Amino acid sequence: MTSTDLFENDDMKLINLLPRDGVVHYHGKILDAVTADRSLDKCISELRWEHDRAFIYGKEIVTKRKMAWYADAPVSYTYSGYTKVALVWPDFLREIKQLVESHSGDVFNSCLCNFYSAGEEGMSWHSDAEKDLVENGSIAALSLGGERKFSFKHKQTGETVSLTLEHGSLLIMKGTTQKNWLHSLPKTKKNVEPRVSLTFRQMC
Ligand SMILES: O=C(O)CCC(=O)C(=O)O
Ligand SMILES: [Fe+2]
Repeated sequence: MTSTDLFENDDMKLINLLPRDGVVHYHGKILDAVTADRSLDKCISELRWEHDRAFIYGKEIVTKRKMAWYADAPVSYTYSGYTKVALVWPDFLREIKQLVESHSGDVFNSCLCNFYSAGEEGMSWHSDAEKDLVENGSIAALSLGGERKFSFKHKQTGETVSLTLEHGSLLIMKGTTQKNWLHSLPKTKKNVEPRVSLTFRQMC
């Protein structure tokens, strides 16, 4: 059996979680518990975390959540008055990227990393369809740490779909998902462990 056959078989078992207008595949845990724990520790201690800043209606917003951005080249982009420059991949993150690529069959050239230290940190409804992302490209999110709910909401019909993202799991959003659906990581009052998400992306 060739590796292509393996990917096709892997893919056939996956169910599209969205009823229409996009494709979301939850691959479940792709890291064993020891590797997932070790990856979480490495992410927390070695990635260059910063609070995200933006000007919204002339007011400076600083997010509680922290982020870090990695890419193949030190590309930069400016939004809301701030210029961000991507850092080059640390070896362990490049290895995780290669594992994610082997599960998804896609190639990624950047990764936006998010660090939620507690349940009161989340991400509100949005879609990832910036002009510097490949149109209808894939976004693969590897979750590490505390389990959190993740939700999708259809932009026209308001239908919602939710799932729980487990430690060491992979979720892939593809096709027209960003055009037609919003997604969010709701805040929670539950006592949850810190969580990191590594969102691998395809930039133009
Ligand atoms: O933390 C997550 O799992 C998703 C984050 C997200 O939607 C994003 O980075 O655009
Ligand atoms: Fe997103």
